[in-house]
Amino acid sequence: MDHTIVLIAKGTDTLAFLLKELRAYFEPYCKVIGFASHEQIPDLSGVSHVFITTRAPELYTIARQAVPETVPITVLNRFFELRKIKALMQIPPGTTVPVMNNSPVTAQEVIQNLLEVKIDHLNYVPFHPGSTFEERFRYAIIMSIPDVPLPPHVEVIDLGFRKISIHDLIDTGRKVGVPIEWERQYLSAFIVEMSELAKMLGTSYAEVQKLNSQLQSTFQAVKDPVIACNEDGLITFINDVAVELFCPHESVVIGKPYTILKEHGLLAPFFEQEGQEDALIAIDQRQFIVSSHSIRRSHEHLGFVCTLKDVTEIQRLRTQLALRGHTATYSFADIKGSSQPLLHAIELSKKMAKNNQTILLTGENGTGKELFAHAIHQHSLRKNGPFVAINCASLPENLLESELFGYEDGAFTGARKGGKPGLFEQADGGTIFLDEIGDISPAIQVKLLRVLQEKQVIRVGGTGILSVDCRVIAATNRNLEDAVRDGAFREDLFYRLAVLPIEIPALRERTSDIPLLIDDHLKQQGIRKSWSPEVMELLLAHDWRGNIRELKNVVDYAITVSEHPVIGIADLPKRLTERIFQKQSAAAAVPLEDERNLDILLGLYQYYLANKPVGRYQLAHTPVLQANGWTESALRNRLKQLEQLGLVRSGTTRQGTSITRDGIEMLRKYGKI
Ligand SMILES: Nc1ncnc2c1ncn2[C@@H]1O[C@H](COP(=O)(O)OP(=O)(O)OP(=O)(O)O)[C@@H](O)[C@H]1O
Repeated sequence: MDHTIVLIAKGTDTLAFLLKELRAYFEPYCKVIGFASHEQIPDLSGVSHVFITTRAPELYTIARQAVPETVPITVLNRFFELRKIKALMQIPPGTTVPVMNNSPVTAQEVIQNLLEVKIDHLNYVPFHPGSTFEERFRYAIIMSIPDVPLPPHVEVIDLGFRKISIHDLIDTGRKVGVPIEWERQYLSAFIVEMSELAKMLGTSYAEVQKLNSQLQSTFQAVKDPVIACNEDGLITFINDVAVELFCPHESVVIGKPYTILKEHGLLAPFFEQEGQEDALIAIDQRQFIVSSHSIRRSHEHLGFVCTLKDVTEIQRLRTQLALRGHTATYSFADIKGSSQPLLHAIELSKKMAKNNQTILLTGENGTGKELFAHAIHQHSLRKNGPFVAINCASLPENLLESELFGYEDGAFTGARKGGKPGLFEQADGGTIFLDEIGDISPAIQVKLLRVLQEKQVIRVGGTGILSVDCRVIAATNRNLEDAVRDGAFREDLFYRLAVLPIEIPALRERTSDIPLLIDDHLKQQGIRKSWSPEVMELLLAHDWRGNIRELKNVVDYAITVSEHPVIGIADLPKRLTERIFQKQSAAAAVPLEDERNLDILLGLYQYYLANKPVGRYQLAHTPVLQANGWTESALRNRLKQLEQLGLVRSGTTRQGTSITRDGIEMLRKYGKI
């Protein structure tokens, strides 16, 4: 936790209430501490942000004395829980109602809040200690505590403590690295509240939205497109960024089906099915990661909130890297790693590079076979000649044939006038890299065999024989020997190709290279981020079926999603953490559904709710754990295991142990909370 947020409040009750709210949103991403204005406030230089609870100038002065000019101090925008407004709506219009608070400023602020959201049918008068309670008052609005004794005939409307505006939470959260996923959950809870208010007031979402200036500013504070739909696919909320992107010409969007949005087909899964994995989509030549979150009230499904994150720039860099001409762009220096299996493959490749024979690179997807092909060419005597690469699986048979061998004028309808040289001709004097060779059809296999044997090509539709001098490097992730045995691949071609076979090791056989690969990938993009030890542990434990390509994708995802210098577990794609957690929970002999583990998490959760850290001794002596025979030392070992799974976090002795968001999620998953 690099950031600290400070709250300075006027009264201790308000302080306790708001601290709890701030902590629920910001921890564990940043530390939140608070002081009542009458307390001795220490020097707070080094903190990220200070919130004060009212506009009262003396509060600002107190805060400014504690922090340097560079630290922003803002007044928390606060608002009552929307459902409490219901009682107010039942008071006859025009009634004079005192609004009670502990000072004239705060009483006026509450009135301001009410008027801002157009609850203006009453005649509000500020009321505070020292004001006189008039006989005619039938109602009184209080904030949790009546600040003066009230006569018995008065109907008291308790608006509770005013909550922190979600706008302030989101805005500050983005500055201190609260992940988007958490922000989205909060937002959807807020939308649930709004939808309930709409129902209560008998109005439509659109009207509530119009009424509620707070909601408007909340959505504008979110700089990425946000769209919410109800379960019938009707748009209930949309912010300006999303309107601009998806429907700039529509004047009314709320209440319309989401199918009015541009490219709605791409969004459809996110508005229709729960549990969609985040996906990359393109709109107006911009790339976005889309994710959706389901809106629920207890078990009732109310719809989805969908957020998009612009990743165009990252994608552009990636495409640039992928665009290669007829030259080899990588050398052995680009192949990162120092593990034994990798060094062995590099050493072998360097030796084989010098000779002119066909090389067959084998290995799983994304292990770096293409990278090796480039490097071998660069290391060979042909390095000044062309390097031509083709993915044999990416083209239909007839196209692949004409790409490889070229065609003559009029060879087929649409053939280019004058014909076209094939890749073998283009690779003359250099190297041709045939990726995914295991996927070529029997007809192409025959033609290829002839080129390899005779070093000659005949263009499609032609008769002339052309001699070519090029070295072939082929690659496959298939087991070609099995394919030969099954009759799917010609044996003679296999032996022609596999003159010099090189096996590229899978990433899980060289996990020690992972930190280096990550660093290198970040460095290439000029990004400086580090990884929390738990994340690194998870990455080392994963089985990386997609190898380095998958690793790079995970890193790209994490750096896109994370707004914090240290990447944490919450920044990893869900499917990865879920897979790892499933695997670990099976392997680690701490089955999560084990009631004993859930009891521990539940115990920690109670302390989390009460906002208190807890030590092992105290935890072991909670009634449930004590009844289950937990000793302090057994608990210590189990907590360590739960910490490895990212479900709890242990701080110093003073900080005690606390449950993490993943731990809370786990309790939810098993229906404990
Ligand atoms: N040792 C390595 N060091 C750095 N980057 C690597 C390494 N190996 C692979 N990569 C990167 O991983 C990605 C996948 O590599 P590459 O395309 O060469 O794999 P491949 O085995 O040819 O995959 P496929 O079989 O799916 O075609 C590329 O972005 C590549 O630059």
